[in-house]
Amino acid sequence: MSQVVATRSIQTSLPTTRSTHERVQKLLKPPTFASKVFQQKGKCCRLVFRSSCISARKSAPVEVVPVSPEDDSKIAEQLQRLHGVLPFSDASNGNGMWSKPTFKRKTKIVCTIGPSTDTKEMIWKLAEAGMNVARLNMSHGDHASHQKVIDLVKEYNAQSKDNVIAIMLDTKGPEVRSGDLPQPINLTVGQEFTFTIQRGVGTADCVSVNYDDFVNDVAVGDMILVDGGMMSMLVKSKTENSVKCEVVDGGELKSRRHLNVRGKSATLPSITEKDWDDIKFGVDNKVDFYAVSFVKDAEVVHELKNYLKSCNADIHVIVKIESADSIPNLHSIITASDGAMVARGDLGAELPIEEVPLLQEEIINLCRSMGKAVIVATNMLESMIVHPTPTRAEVSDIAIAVREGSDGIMLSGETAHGKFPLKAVKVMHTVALRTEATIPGGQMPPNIGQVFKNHMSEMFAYHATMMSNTLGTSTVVFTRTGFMAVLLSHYRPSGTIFAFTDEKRVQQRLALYQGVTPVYMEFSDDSEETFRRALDFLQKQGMVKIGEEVALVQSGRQPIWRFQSTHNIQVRKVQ
Ligand SMILES: Nc1ncnc2c1ncn2[C@@H]1O[C@H](COP(=O)(O)OP(=O)(O)OP(=O)(O)O)[C@@H](O)[C@H]1O
Ligand SMILES: CC(=O)C(=O)O
Repeated sequence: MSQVVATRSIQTSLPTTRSTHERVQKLLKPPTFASKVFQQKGKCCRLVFRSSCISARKSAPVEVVPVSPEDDSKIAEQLQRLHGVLPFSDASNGNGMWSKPTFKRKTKIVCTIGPSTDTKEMIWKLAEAGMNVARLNMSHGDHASHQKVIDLVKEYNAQSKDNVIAIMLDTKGPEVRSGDLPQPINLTVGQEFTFTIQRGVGTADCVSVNYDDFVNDVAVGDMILVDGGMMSMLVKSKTENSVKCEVVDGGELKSRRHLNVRGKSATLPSITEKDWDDIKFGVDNKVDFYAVSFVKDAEVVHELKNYLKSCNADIHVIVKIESADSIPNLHSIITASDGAMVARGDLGAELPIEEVPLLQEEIINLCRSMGKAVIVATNMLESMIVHPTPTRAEVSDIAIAVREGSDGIMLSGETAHGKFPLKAVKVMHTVALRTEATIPGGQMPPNIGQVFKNHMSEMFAYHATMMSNTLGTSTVVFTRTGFMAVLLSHYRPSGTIFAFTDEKRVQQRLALYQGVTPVYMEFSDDSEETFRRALDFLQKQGMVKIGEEVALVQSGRQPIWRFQSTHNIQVRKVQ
């Protein structure tokens, strides 16, 4: 009889952390960037089980009993299901409506909603094509247009039985932008061009900047990147009101373009007055997440969290890592937040572009070691804004983010103002699904679980994952706060995590987490009756089959049908 041996082996540090920071330090000005190396102590434990129900009481030593997997064929079947990924049906119906994905993708898709997608028809189609989170970019549109989208997403959620879309409000932040121009200007290499803090200037060789301290923040020798690096200019001289530059990379300058200074962040607060107004709008509309732009330190996250607490608002905070100043503070910023977004657009403008993939990997590793959500954003299918098929490099980019273990991958212009928003979601879905099918099950990152060590729920999440991976089952969890579902997600089990919750807000929020299928269900006092209804629901939706086994976990912060001190994992057969 074979035994299941559960081994946890935790490595000591994040391998890329030190080298990336050192490189960034060398390459950037000012040289005061302090790098933090996240040293973590090694830990290893080994447990052997026997029996298909593991229980532990906090007061008593954990019962350690050997177990044997009953049926190897189930593993083979599960593997077949995981690997036998069919390409997403290419057949759109006559109306261009994509049929629903048949396989459960684990990596979640975030779609920016804009002029191409802000109608009821398009929100429905995006949702059915695979959107998991709708992002509202507060740099564009007004409250009325965003309100319309929020209402549509809520309407979709209210009528959908088996799908839910989370809402993410992305703050504008302290963006520095050039002013309005009567018409686009062509900038040629070597020409002189001036930025002025005087308002309303827009000529062939001078344009306004929307930020009064611009002149103080830049120095002679700095490189100014325009429109995310589409053009660049070297600062040659300054006056009290203006910055004179030489064009290094030319192009067409349009109205209100982003300006970044290589290696420097603007000395503006991360949350501006406009942002506070937008944040209040998010509170009033009960959005699920804020994506906070240009976070530079943990202070601003604490400030926002305190504000949300004072409003009794249950909204999670995703920090956007895009400013040069955030890099030395990555650890404390992510610790203070609920997750991070690798905002590669501005990140690649403030830092040397070759640092972006290294930082992406580092931020994903860091988030995963801390049990935080992580999203990779920007340019993922950029060419699909105008073309119906992606470049091979874009497809590889999605695959890399999936392999690195990102919870979410994001579409920006592709869905906001692109010509092929549904096709972009379809491509993202298919590539993510295909890539996931090649990721071997049971592989946990070596540093996972550091923040939760000695926590009973963490131990149960770990062992539930080991058990479901060994038996090839899905995991079923009942959660009121979402905590246990998030914990399970961070162990990345091979099977789906079906998270049943009696809180609509929790169901919506869980839509972002890797591998989690959130289901809203009222809980009754009778646990057995609730379990039966849950398994019935899954079976009716075709998510599990009769005779299939599932791992059922009862643990977490808020006990449901159990004593505070009792946690357990069971294996149940769907009847
Ligand atoms: N709510 C909206 N209303 C109108 N246009 C939008 C909206 N959201 C996004 N867009 C358009 O889609 C583009 C891409 O969206 P994204 O969220 O990437 O904006 P961004 O990163 O702020 O880009 P940019 O620097 O061009 O403003 C925007 O530049 C804008 O033209
Ligand atoms: C998403 C975003 O803001 C960026 O990539 O800069």
